[in-house]
Amino acid sequence: MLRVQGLCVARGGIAVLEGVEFALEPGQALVLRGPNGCGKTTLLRTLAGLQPPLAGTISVPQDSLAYASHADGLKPMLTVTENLAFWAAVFGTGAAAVAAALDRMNLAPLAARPAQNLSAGQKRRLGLARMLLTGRPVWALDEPTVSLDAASVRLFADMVRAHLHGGGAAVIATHIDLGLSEATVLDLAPFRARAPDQGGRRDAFDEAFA
Ligand SMILES: Nc1ncnc2c1ncn2[C@@H]1O[C@H](COP(=O)(O)OP(=O)(O)OP(=O)(O)O)[C@@H](O)[C@H]1O
Repeated sequence: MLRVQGLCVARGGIAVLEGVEFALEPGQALVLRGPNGCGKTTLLRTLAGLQPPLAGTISVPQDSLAYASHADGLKPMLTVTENLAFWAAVFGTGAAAVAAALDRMNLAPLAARPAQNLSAGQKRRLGLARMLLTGRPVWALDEPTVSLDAASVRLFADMVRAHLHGGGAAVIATHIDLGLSEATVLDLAPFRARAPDQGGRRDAFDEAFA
């Protein structure tokens, strides 16, 4: 479903991780761990096709991966339901999927609320509910539990578990224990690239894309 071989990923043209290898089969989850700045987001951006790898291969069927970045990707003026309907239209999933997503992430009581009037944790729940509307089997999730309380973390873990049981897979960068017994953990620290001396280069930055 997803196979990564000899992958080297970079930010601002500078390698941050190299030699990354893993494979995900249907029903499997992989939790990415590593200290701040080690390259988890960079790896997920590369898996999502937002930037090319420096080396190595990513094998994943076309249009099978859905990416949730640090940003929730919400339209502030649209209601919770309208936001989900927007994504359902983008991905060609139906109204039933919107209702299921509202229910799964406990958003039904907020359905008519404009997204701009949600709390941070509520926005995050809505951002995560979008994944259910993609219909895509491989989820790549960057720090999905930021702003979530303990009950919402459990909701999210249940959502991922149901996705896995339905034959999906997930790769998740997180610093917390999600309570997902199905997940294996990949510590990225051993894959940190021996970065060349940047010598104070001021141009070693690329677009900050959450
Ligand atoms: N826009 C950018 N241009 C260049 N380098 C960047 C940019 N954004 C981040 N970096 C650097 O790239 C490296 C990898 O960052 P990345 O965000 O992938 O780490 P991370 O493991 O996700 O960190 P965290 O746990 O703090 O979210 C870091 O050294 C960071 O300083």
